Amino acid sequence: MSRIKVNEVFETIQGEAAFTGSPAVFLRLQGCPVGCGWCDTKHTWDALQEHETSQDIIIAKTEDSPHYFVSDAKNLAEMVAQNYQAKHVVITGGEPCMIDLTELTTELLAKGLRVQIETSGTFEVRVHPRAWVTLSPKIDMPAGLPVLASSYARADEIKYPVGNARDIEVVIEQVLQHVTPSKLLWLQPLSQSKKATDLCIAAATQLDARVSIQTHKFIGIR
Ligand SMILES: C[S@@+](CC[C@H](N)C(=O)[O-])C[C@H]1O[C@@H](n2cnc3c(N)ncnc32)[C@H](O)[C@@H]1O
Ligand SMILES: Nc1nc2[nH]cc(C(=O)O)c2c(=O)[nH]1
Ligand code: SF4
Ligand SMILES: [Mg+2]
Repeated sequence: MSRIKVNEVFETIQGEAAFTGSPAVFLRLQGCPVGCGWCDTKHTWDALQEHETSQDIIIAKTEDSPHYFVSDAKNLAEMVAQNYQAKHVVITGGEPCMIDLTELTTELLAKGLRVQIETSGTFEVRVHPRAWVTLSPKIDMPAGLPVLASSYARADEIKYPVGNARDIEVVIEQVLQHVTPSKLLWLQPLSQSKKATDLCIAAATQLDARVSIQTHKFIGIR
């Protein structure tokens, strides 16, 4: 039986990339070793035993915290299908691909739900073939974990976070090396920065890419 650590479950609108605007249930898994300095979910990085709690407490929480509950694929799929209305499920984190997501994605799809994964691509992406994979490769992260070639190959869309002009230079190199024309390509400004957004707009024109704005943050939803 799988052991899945879940930091939060909530229903909202997908704010980023191709499914922007879709009502979605977010399953945010606990744990990430990548260490992005600007990460907006740092409370998911560690998975301390003392922060394990009950499913009821996690389902009810509305604020960021490092607490999580442990569940398995069948229970999670049941819980999502029974308690939420949205037909789209986003599995994010933390880094969800630290664990094998084949069973969870299979169970969710079997309930008639669409499934999307948000991943840094630093671990093998183990998901059902019909799951939509959003890869967000990071540049120069402290832990130095490389983005796997297999993650680029499996991705349905690739969404680069961009903070400054140097990021754009590296992204252009990475795109030329790793991104085939069949993939949707996005540039996502960090943390609602106007400067980063302007850089993304200019580079999107150059790369024939798209700009992914974190729309949920602009309208103040989760
Ligand atoms: C929090 S991460 C979790 C999933 C996975 N670890 C990853 O990085 O893709 C979800 C998405 O948020 C993006 N993200 C995180 N912090 C951000 C920030 N401050 N500004 C813009 N995007 C951010 C990541 O690049 C990723 O696309
Ligand atoms: N509304 C909303 N859309 C999102 N798209 C990706 C998110 C994430 O944290 O993975 C996210 C999130 O946290 N909230
Ligand atoms: S890989 Fe994702 S969850 Fe991990 S630190 Fe980076 S943005 Fe945050
Ligand atoms: Mg987020």
